[in-house]
Amino acid sequence: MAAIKYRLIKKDSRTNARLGILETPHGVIETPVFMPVGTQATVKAMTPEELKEIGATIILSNTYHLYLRPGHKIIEKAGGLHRFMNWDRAILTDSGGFQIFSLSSLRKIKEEGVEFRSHIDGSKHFFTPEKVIEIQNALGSDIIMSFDECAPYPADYEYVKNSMELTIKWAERGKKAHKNTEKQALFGIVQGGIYEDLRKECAQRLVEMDFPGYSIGGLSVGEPKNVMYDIVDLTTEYLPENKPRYLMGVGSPDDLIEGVIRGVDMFDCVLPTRIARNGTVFTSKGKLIVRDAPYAEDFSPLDEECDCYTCKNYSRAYIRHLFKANEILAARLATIHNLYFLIKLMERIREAIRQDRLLEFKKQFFKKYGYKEE
Ligand SMILES: O=c1[nH]cnc2cc3nc(NCCN4CCOCC4)[nH]c3cc12
Repeated sequence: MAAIKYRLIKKDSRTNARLGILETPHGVIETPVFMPVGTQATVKAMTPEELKEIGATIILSNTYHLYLRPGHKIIEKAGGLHRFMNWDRAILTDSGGFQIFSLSSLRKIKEEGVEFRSHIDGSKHFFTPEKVIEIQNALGSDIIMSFDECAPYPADYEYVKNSMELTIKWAERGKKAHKNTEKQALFGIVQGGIYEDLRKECAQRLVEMDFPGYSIGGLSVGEPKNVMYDIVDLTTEYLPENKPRYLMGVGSPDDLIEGVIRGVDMFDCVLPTRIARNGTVFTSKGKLIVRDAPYAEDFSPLDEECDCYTCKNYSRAYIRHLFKANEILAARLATIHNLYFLIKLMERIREAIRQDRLLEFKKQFFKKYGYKEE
């Protein structure tokens, strides 16, 4: 029995959007889904109960960070990541490749693996495809990622071609090393930069290896939005309909809607939690910087149309005060609201697919939010 089971419930009649059900050993997930990011075994400022309250069904954590601190062996001794962080729903762990390139200083990429220095204490480490599988097996996450190289943007064709070849080899090695296939689903990660032929080749070769799901990597790394949308469009074309597609590191409300329209089922991004801690919140009428002066005597909720705990109980004036006073509750209330906003947005997207009116929903949401149509 495979670790996860994806069922395609309905295809949108006018776009590549899909309504699906993803069954995991830690619960059922309705897709398309937004996954809150809990890099260091916590979604910052949220308790697991609050995450359940706002409707989170799956969260992310990170191999690179947890290996460095507290160490995957400690988490294994605690009974695994679910037990350690008191989260009994689904967990997806990223493999760490992206974090090595975006966080650690010295690094050397070889076919065998990547040597890097910890961003915490500068200690030297060496990740191989086998090592990151071993770490994720110890963490016990329900969905695990292959070790890949996320090419920077921009990067020339030769570089991206070599990097993609390496990602394919590492995917094969990781698949061989992964023993716990009954409990943990290993996804392949499609690379290939902005080059159509490389994306096609990478997707086809990963599909031949028959993974239970596929991530679209190498995006949301500084490329223009329309470039990202085009690469997503062409990559999903070569991915099987009956397996979930996960667009890594995405995203903002418009990116989520555009990604769903192009056939993506799963998304993650630090944006909602990160900007919340800096005093910026999503509202149905666009982003709002609640710490700004105009809200000092604004006793309305962050968003009139939101029914989250924060919007039901607190005013903009109060939340602005908390930010100005550097109170911890500021980050908590803004985070609850931002995560609820995106999780609710995905629920409304799923309802729009059910009623075959996704494009109308997009138009209405974009108009109100202040986005211009692509
Ligand atoms: O190819 C990838 N492989 C494995 N993990 C990834 C994670 C990724 N995360 C992003 N983008 C994150 C962009 N964030 C947007 C909000 O601000 C912080 C950065 N792109 C990513 C690509 C990959």
